[in-house]
Amino acid sequence: MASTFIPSYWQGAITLLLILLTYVISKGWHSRRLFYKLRQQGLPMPPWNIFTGNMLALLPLLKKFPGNAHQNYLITELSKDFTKWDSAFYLDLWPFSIPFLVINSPSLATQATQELDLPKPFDLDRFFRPFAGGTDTLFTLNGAEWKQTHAIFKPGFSASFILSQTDNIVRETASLVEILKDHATKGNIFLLDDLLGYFMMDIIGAVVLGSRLHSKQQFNQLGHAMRSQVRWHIADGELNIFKRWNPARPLVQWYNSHQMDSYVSKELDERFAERQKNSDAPVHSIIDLVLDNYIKENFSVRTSGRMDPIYKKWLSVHIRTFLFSGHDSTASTIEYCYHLLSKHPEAMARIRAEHDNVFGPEPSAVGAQLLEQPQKINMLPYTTAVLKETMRLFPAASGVRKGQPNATLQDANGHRFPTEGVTILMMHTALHINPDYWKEPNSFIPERWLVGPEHPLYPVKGAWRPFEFGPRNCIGQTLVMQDVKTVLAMTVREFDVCAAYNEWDKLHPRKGLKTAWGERAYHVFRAAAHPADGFPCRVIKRK
Ligand code: HEM
Repeated sequence: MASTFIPSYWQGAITLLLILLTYVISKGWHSRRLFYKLRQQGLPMPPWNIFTGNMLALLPLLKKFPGNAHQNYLITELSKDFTKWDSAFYLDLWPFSIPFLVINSPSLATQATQELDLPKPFDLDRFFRPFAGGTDTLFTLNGAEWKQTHAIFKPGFSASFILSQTDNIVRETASLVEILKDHATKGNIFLLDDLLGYFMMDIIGAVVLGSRLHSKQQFNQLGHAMRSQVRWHIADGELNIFKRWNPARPLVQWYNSHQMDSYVSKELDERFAERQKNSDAPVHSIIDLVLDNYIKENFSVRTSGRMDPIYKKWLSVHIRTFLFSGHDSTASTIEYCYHLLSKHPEAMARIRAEHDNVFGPEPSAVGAQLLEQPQKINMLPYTTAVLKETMRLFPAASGVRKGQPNATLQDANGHRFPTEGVTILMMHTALHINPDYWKEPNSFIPERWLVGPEHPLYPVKGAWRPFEFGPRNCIGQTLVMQDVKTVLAMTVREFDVCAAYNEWDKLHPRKGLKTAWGERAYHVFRAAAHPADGFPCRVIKRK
């Protein structure tokens, strides 16, 4: 027989390949069959055919944006063809992506996240795994397991606990100020995205793990590995096949993951030993809170003095999830706050005036005042409005839910959208500038957050959802608000932070389009959405 001449390892490889091929073909068949049926029902989708799904609809759009622009731009452009369907449409990009129902309206998003409270899709695990080092993160769990896990960490993100973290946030921001001063003295161009990525790692490392990383000043194993993981991450729908199937990626991600695990493990052992010794000692971080409960509730732990290794692995996955989600999107948000303020001098003047009023004329005194009266951070309505308007125009994330057999969404015109077999994508980029729900949708107007319901600019309920709503909304949103407001309060009167794309482009010439919707600091995929090219900038010290 022929097979007797084929070595057994080749037989194994061929079998594996056949299994893989069968899996891919069956996935593709399911996706195309589903979309065929949806199209038969007259449901909205871009031009579709059995071979390429909706992919050909992307081709003319690809020419309108820079090659590395975030896919959110393409999806937002597509949604404009479906206004009579409340901007909702189905999207079949297999084999590059899972089947989607894209929704861009407050009412449909409210149904998915609040009224029906649909579960999270398991495909999300693929996104979080390189950061978390395991599956079943708070982002992806469902049902009782999610509820239990959420309850364990929720107290660590309460408004009062986050306010008690003021010292960590102020201390790290004070050292950021020193670095910015240094850049101002040198007058150099630098990548703000890198600096703020490490800066936010330092904050989240202190708040979550009680660990001082100093990663923005020097090499730190955890900060370095996490930032490298972000750089190597690819979008689920990445169309560039060389990037998508780069054979080096799994190796780098494995190495980074190992580096993070060993660092977190050492820190957990130290925190555990501290809390074992004295559980009445002041609580400094979220991990202190969690370990105190763990020790209190487990008699065997108290008597053995050891942390169960299974528990430790579980905890490490959650810590790493927070370290990732707690630094990446917030860094991007701060960059866009600086950018939009520098493009809108009237808003810059107003935010500075607010800081003068609340903290007095000396910017360097803000940190000390916040340490003395942390609640002063909640006395900044204009700063909050700037932050909300920034997150409207440049939302760092989006929301997803798993469609269900009996879950149908319905728009105000009575159109019904079955959700079985699709992932529902709440596309914040599109929803936040949907002209059906926003006046002057593309303009930066912080004042819209300060007017009453009778004013035409007053935001429609549920149209602003950068943190999503419902039980699965962002657990870290209070921390985000405090982080960003503190950074703005301690820096905007000290410095002008100005994009330096013109100079950057001369130093790094490249062909092709360089703006999206007229913006050079357009969104690119870098785990969360970040400004293109790492936001090259100059910092000028104000007199
Ligand atoms: C500007 C910064 C941030 C943005 C824009 C953001 C956005 C979001 C969004 C949209 C969701 C919901 C996703 C969905 O419904 O599918 C979410 C969930 C979540 N966020 Fe954030 N986030 C930010 C910062 C943070 C921070 C600082 C932390 C923690 C340290 C954090 C931890 C989480 C977690 C754990 C979840 C999952 C919650 C659950 O399902 O129970 N995020 N975030």
